[in-house]
Amino acid sequence: MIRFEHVTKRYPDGTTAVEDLSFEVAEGELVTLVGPSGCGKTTTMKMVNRLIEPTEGRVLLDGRDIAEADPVELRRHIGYVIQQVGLFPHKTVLENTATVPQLIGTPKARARARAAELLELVGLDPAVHGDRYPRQLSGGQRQRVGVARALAADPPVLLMDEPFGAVDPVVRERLQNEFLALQQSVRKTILLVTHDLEEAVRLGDRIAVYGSGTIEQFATPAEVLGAPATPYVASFVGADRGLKRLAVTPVEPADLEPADGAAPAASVELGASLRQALALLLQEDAGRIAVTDPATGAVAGVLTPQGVHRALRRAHRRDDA
Ligand SMILES: Nc1ncnc2c1ncn2[C@@H]1O[C@H](COP(=O)(O)OP(=O)(O)OP(=O)(O)O)[C@@H](O)[C@H]1O
Repeated sequence: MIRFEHVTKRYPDGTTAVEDLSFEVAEGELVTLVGPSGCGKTTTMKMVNRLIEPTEGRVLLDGRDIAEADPVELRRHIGYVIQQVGLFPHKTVLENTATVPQLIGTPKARARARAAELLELVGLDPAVHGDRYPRQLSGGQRQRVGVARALAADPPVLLMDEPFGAVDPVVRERLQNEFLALQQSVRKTILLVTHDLEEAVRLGDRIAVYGSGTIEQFATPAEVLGAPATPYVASFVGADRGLKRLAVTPVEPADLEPADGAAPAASVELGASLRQALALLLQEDAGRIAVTDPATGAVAGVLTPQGVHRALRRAHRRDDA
């Protein structure tokens, strides 16, 4: 759905922000862009809604080169959430949320009704918070309004730049989890920028790990954590507790798929660490290993990289409880 083809951005002062980027975000997929400050994440994202134009290469949306799209029309299809939220200070929460639908001609009453629904969806009570002004909200509440406002025009694509950045870690994890649950139901195509590997792993279906202006690895969280593609990625993930979490999270029945037919020969036991399971999984060309029940020795099911991903998300959620 979003496709970068050999995209380079050089700023007029000669800074090359990104170089020869090629990757694709599938419809309904959430891709996180992660990397240190200044590596080109924001530049990448802003090239999707044409706040920044590439110097070379092209960006396609649904197969069409966005350079040929009218920027205003383009942005109607692309929600944008930024860290400083950018709510209008003189408008109430409800008015802020209804802004875009009203701009595109939705009658006021309908726009407000939809805004109220969206506020509920992001966990704010419209009766309590709807008539407040942004300054009367906490940082976390403001970020929820930012997400609700971006969803209000029902754009198929969302760009999110550090959307949960401005709140403390506890609130942040709660917002992330609520957002994941929301994404399960709305299935937007999302590019989300973060400098936090933890957040990238938790939210991303796939992660683009940035070095300096290039993507060092574009893969699922389990692959990035379990099989870093370059020494740079290894040191980036190594410094994080994500890997340690793999080591302390056991394989559980809920992570498995049924073993129809012959189970793979390679196996671990239920309760083995995800790290151990992933190490074995990565050696198996078939991309699946058997998991046995230590009590009976019987095959309990089959573990795939998706199962590891699910287990990681479960572990994150459990840590929040
Ligand atoms: N308008 C500009 N003119 C010149 N250089 C720029 C401009 N905007 C960004 N850059 C440079 O391009 C590089 C990439 O910047 P970008 O904002 O994309 O990084 P980022 O990964 O999003 O960083 P952060 O996490 O700090 O926001 C940086 O070296 C930055 O200094």
